[in-house]
Amino acid sequence: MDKIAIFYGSSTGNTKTAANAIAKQLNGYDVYIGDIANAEPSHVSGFNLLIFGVSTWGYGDIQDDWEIFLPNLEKMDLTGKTIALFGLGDAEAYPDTFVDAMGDLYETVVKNGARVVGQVPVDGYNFSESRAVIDGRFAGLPLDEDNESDMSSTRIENWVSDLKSCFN
Ligand SMILES: Cc1cc2nc3c(=O)[nH]c(=O)nc-3n(C[C@H](O)[C@H](O)[C@H](O)COP(=O)(O)O)c2cc1C
Repeated sequence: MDKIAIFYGSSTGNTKTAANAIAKQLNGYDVYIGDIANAEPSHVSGFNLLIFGVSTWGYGDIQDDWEIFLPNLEKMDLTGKTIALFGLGDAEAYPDTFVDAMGDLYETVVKNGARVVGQVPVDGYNFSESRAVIDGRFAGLPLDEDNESDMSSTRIENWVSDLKSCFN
């Protein structure tokens, strides 16, 4: 059975909840879920299929635990790894920095050789600007628990169903 690790950073629990919901959809895989706050770099680099979840704070800032872990990620050779990203944000209160932190993780992992899968069309999201939009698409799955929590489960189901074909 293929192993997938989901590492998340979450300040008020929304990204953690999303990580668990994503894991539930990944039936057929051996899924490990870890809080990036407690993760050892060697543990993260031990997986070839990875999903990183991050929320955005301040004004476009990466979540605190990811900020601490980022220097480790910047040193990792991610060649041969397939990585998908999801990001929690608030498009209504922060339309100009919507899920920016997902863009920061994207930039780092691509720079270090990872193949990123699971990009998402911007249609259906109401925002003005985001560093997570790369070539017209979100680098991963945006989730807005503050305004569109009713849409999260469908968004997760559709995204994971697409991911499964990329992880094969
Ligand atoms: C003070 C504050 C600043 C925030 N800044 C942003 C932001 O710049 N961009 C964004 O998309 N969301 C922003 N958010 C929304 C959070 O990312 C959102 O509530 C998220 O679900 C939190 O996830 P977590 O509980 O997993 O950390 C902010 C929320 C607060 C309270």
